[in-house]
Amino acid sequence: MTDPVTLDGEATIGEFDEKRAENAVRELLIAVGEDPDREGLRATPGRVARAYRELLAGLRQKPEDVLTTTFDLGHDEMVLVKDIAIVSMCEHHLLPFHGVAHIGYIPAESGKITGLSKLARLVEVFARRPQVQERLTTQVADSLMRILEARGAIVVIEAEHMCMSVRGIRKPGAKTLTSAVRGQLRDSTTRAEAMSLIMAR
Ligand SMILES: Nc1nc2c(ncn2[C@@H]2O[C@H](COP(=O)(O)OP(=O)(O)OP(=O)(O)O)[C@@H](O)[C@H]2O)c(=O)[nH]1
Ligand SMILES: [Zn+2]
Repeated sequence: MTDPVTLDGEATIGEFDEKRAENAVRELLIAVGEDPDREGLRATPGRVARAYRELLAGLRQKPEDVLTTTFDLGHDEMVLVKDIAIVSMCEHHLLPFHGVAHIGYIPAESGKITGLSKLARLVEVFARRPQVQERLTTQVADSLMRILEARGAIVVIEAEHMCMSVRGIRKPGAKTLTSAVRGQLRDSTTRAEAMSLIMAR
């Protein structure tokens, strides 16, 4: 049994209960009128349970776990990683939303910088939870400010929501854009510079 993780201001999350998830998928198959014991579906509850464990693995991770490596490079200007592919789970329908995240920050006065891959790992921690896009965006920006003591942060996420593409309103291709801007990146010149780098193709 791994230790439960306490997320900032959120409930303590326990271990993933694979057996319970498997039973729930079996029940769902019965509810839709299928036979969970037929050949093709026999292994499905187990597969779906494992898929959810992977897709929601961020529930048992903290941003501090990934923003570990820091270098003192003395670089005090913006660092931006763009087009980070993301997949998250819409908490309203438990369907994926997917797209790209652009993450930039202005390092602390001390020049404390993290590894570039850690920015992609950070967004994964929050994406692999039941989410709404707005919260995903702000959680990444707030973590950069809090953990790296960044002087500014900008996070822009562009995503397509399967709950809007394959059901309900059925508008495939519609993109939702959200942004969170903190600290010195709120300054209009710096913000415009970041946005032009993000939008450049
Ligand atoms: N703001 C926000 N809304 C989201 C997100 N993901 C899904 N939604 C929306 O959540 C809403 C849920 O609305 P409800 O009326 O409760 O559910 P519904 O009847 O399934 O809604 P429809 O999708 O319009 O059919 C929908 O409008 C979704 O498009 C998200 O990340 N952010
Ligand atoms: Zn949804």
